Amino acid sequence: MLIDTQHTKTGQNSQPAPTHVKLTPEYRAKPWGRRDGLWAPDSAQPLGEVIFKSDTSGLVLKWLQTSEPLSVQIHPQRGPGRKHEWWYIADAKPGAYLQLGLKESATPEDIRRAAQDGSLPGMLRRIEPAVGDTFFIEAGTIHALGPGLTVVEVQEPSDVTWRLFDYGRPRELHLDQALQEAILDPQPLTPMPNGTAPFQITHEMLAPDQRSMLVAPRASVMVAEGRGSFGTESYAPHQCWDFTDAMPVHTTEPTVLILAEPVESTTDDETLWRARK
Ligand SMILES: O=P(O)(O)OC[C@H]1O[C@](O)(CO)[C@@H](O)[C@@H]1O
Repeated sequence: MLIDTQHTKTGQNSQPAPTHVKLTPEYRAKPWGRRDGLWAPDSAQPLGEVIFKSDTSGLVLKWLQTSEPLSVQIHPQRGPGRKHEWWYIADAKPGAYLQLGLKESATPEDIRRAAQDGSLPGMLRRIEPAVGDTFFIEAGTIHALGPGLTVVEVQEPSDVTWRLFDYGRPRELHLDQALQEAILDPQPLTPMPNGTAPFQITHEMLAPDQRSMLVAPRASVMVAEGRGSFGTESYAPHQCWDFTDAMPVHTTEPTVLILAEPVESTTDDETLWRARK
């Protein structure tokens, strides 16, 4: 939650003690990444992911930058590998697209055949997103980011991806596992479902020279764009911070913050999965 403190007189001593830490990124090369992106432009390998793992929120936040489509994939719906995802489109080149869910219901045999003959991408809903669009990717949804995108991803701390199709790249596929977990009917696009999402996201857009108080007892915050300060420390674009207390924010540039907080999941994954079969 963001409270405007622009017109509130707060003495130095009346502000809550800031508790915040800047997370250290990990960089991951990916065949679909970019050499000309925002990070490591001289990297020998195309850089796909900048990863921030948070002990505070228990979530993983990433920057993804694409020059080719990712694998057509799903993430498990159940167990420790479960991975719900959420995307914020930070940049989209002309013609950039993503794919999310099936256009029509299919059987596991239809999907297997299409994965083997290469027609699977054509069975998926295709979206040309605009900067600022957001998407919730329910675990089990067949999906793929396309080329030309820069995305902030918030996800559960799982690294399990079952690949159905990878455009002939020499990486492992996991058709059997994927077909166990895949949602085979079209689903409505949902910005953030009630009850099933293990996190809540607030997407704050702040004007220059705005003073506010970010109130989040256990949150990870990605600076999608802009500069300013959290308490006494400066923030810059692409940084990820953990907060464990209310935090005064003072912008010097227009700022977009993605605030991710964990939510106790109220769904029984096994029951949901069985109901879908
Ligand atoms: O297997 P690929 O194609 O490298 O894609 C894996 C990536 O896809 C994502 O799940 C995004 O959909 C990332 O979190 C993950 O690292």
